[in-house]
Order: sequence, then structure tokens, then C-alpha cells
Amino acid sequence: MIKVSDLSIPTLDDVNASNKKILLRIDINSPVDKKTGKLLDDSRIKAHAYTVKNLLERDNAIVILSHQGRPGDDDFISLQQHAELLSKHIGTNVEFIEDIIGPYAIEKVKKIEKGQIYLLENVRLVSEELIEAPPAQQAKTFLVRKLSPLFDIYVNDAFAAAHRSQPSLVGFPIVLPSAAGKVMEKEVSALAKIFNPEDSPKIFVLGGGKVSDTLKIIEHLSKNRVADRILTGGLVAELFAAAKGINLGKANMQVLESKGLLSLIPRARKLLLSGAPIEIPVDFITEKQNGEISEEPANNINGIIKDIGSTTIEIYSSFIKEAKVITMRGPMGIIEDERFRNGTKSLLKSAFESPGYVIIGGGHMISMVEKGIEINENKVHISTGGGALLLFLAGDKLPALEALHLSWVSKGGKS
Ligand SMILES: Nc1ncnc2c1ncn2[C@@H]1O[C@H](COP(=O)(O)OP(=O)(O)OP(=O)(O)O)[C@@H](O)[C@H]1O
Ligand SMILES: O=C(O)[C@H](O)COP(=O)(O)O
Repeated sequence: MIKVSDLSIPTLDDVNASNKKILLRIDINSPVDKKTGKLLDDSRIKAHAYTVKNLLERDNAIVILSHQGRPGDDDFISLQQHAELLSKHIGTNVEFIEDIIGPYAIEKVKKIEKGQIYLLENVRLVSEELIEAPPAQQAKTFLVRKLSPLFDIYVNDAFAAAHRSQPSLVGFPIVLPSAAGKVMEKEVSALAKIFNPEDSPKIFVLGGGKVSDTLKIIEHLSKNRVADRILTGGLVAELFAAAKGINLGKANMQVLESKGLLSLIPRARKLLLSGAPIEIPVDFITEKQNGEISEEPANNINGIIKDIGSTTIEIYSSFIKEAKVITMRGPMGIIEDERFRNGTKSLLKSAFESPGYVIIGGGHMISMVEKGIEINENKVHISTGGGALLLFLAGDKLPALEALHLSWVSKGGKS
């Protein structure tokens, strides 16, 4: 049992997860190379392999659900590659089932035997999965009604998706005995232990491309007064620069417009005016149409913004070195291109060298942590979460954790 504020979260040891048919929700949403469609990083797959192995050792039959990307985006792809990588990390074959709730999947799941592992297709192909609603409502979806009668236990290991109130995350705990998996347990207990609200200064380094989500997170961090300083990069920085009235040039404003981000400017401006401790880069690495790469001050931009500049790196690094806790999510630049990785790499280096505690989250950010470097677990927590991690640190109750709590108390705290 894990206690998170007033929530009681059951673990695998609380639900007798042996010799059972288990529905396991994981989050193996991974960065994808736009050109080749290949996965760029398998950190999340590796992390969840540990839970699957644990369930396998307990003589269970395991059916796995996960999502990848969002409909309409380049990284909204099949889970075929994920099944291969999961097999590699577990050391046992994970059969990929190209179906979710159709007759093929249902027949396969009915016949699954102990020791077998199936990975169903990307759950976001089921349109219901994209609608957020309270657990009781999600329990009535086709997804939950079709799959739940085929299982004994539901295990939620998807910490990285725990901030979404989607059927695969909050619907099943209403109808099945449920528990947190090993990754969920490790994340929640580690973060609760290391993240002391009293420790300051707390610095958040927030970049990447999920601007709308990050804006919401900054609103929460600011409202709950959790952050002493928020260092922005990536498209998040561009939004705040535009909100501050900095002229980023026509081409960059067009990038913001094409991503539907201009409508977020009033909210970003409100945060700035309310005194939220948001820092904006003073220079950027840009690329012109003819391929020329330059470093330009924020108030005189001619190319397209691709990374933060060297003065920004210097200033941000000095803040990072003074912090007690540094949380980083979302890269500073377009890291898919090697030429624009320097900002992210340099800030990661500063964080690892700083005396403060470092929490790193988000698929792209994790992929930038050098493979093979020694991580001191007493000083660094590499989280599988991105948005979920930050909302958890902001003090929000995550819907998936609330649903596990509901499941537990509805059974009188018994399995
Ligand atoms: N200036 C920029 N302009 C456009 N895209 C950018 C810029 N800076 C970063 N990005 C893009 O942001 C994307 C990563 O952002 P994202 O918010 O998904 O981070 P993440 O670490 O993967 O977090 P999560 O796992 O929570 O999604 C990359 O594809 C990168 O190219
Ligand atoms: O990468 C993430 O943050 C999680 O997989 C959740 O994905 P989402 O932001 O598309 O819901």
C-alpha cells in the first residue's frame, strides 16, 4: 500500500496477483523519428519490462494496453515495434495483437494461458480513449465493458499517463480489483520521498512542444507557489516571448500560428503579469531558409528558432547551480537534429554537476540523458512521466491514482 496525501494506493502485494488473468496498462509512448517512423528511445519500454517480468514470475497471463502519440500526429503509430522491444527487454516473446476490442482480440484474450504475454494495438485507435471523463462514466465505455469481463485483475503501471482521466486509466478500477504496478509504485514513492515542498529554490526547466499542456502545468505550479523559477525553452519559450511582446519575426510567428498556439498568448500574458517567475531566453540558435545557422539575440531574430543560445545557457546554468531541486521536462530545441541539441545537453550537464536534486521527465528529455553514464539514485530521479510528473509535483491529484484509491476503498480496503 502506498499513501499519497489522503489516497491509499494498492500495490501488487495487496491484490494477490498470482495465477491470474491480468490486464496491464503501461505507458510506452516513445519519441518517433519523423522520417523513418522508428522509435528513437526505449527507456519507457525498458522500465515497464520490469513490471511484466514481475507479473510473469507470479504465474500470470498478461494482456497489455498502451497508447502511442495522438491521432493526427506523426508519432501516432502502431505498437508493433514496441512489442519487439518489449520482448527483447523481458527475454520472452510478447505477441502483438493487431486489434483492441474486436472479435480477434476478444478470442485471443479468452484463450490466453499463464506465461503468455499479449500487447494489444494502440488503445487510442478506440475513439472513446480520447475523451476525458470521471471514472464512473469511463466504466461504461465499450473498451471497459468488452475487456473487463475477461480479466481477474487490472494493474495500472502507466504513471506517465496518470494525469489523463481516460477509460483505460480510470474506467477499469471501478469494475475490477486493481493495483498499481511496479513502475507506478516506484515513481510515486520516490517522488513523495524526495520532493519536499519546503526545499528551495526549486527550479523547473520546461521546454518541448506540448505547449498547451505545459501552460496548464505552469498555471498550476504558479497557483500552488511550487516553483521559485521556471526556465523556458523550446516552443514554450517562444509562446512566452511572443506574450511579452518580443518580436520573434514573421516566420516564427507563423510556426506558432500553424500549431494553433496564438490563442494561448492571452493566458501566457496573464501569467507573466501576475508575477509568475518565468524566464525567457535572451538568445536563440536559428536557421535561415538557405540553411545558414546563426546565434541571434531574442529581440533581433531573422531565422527560424531551433535551440536556445549560448548566453541563455550561461544564465540558465547559473540558476540551476544554485537550486536545491531541479526538475526538467521537454527539450530546449529541435533535438531530432543533432545541430540543435547543445542547449538541452548543456543544461542537463549543469544539472548533473549541481549540488541540487535532479528530476528528469518526458520522453525526449530522457532520450538526451547519455546512455551509460552513472546515475546516482540518491541525487537523480529519471522519471517515466512528463506532464503527469509535473502535475504530481504541483500537488495535483492524478485521476489514475484517484481511481486506484476508489477501487480500493469501494472494496472496504480488501482485495
Ligand atoms: N523551438 C522549437 N520549435 C519546434 N519544436 C520544438 C522546439 N523545441 C523543441 N521542439 C520539439 O519538442 C518536441 C518534444 O517535446 P515534448 O513536449 O513532447 O517533450 P517530451 O520530453 O517528450 O515530453 P513528454 O514525454 O511529456 O511528451 C521535440 O519533437 C522537439 O523537436
Ligand atoms: O508522454 C506523455 O506525457 C504520456 O504518454 C501522455 O501522453 P499525452 O500527453 O498524449 O496524453
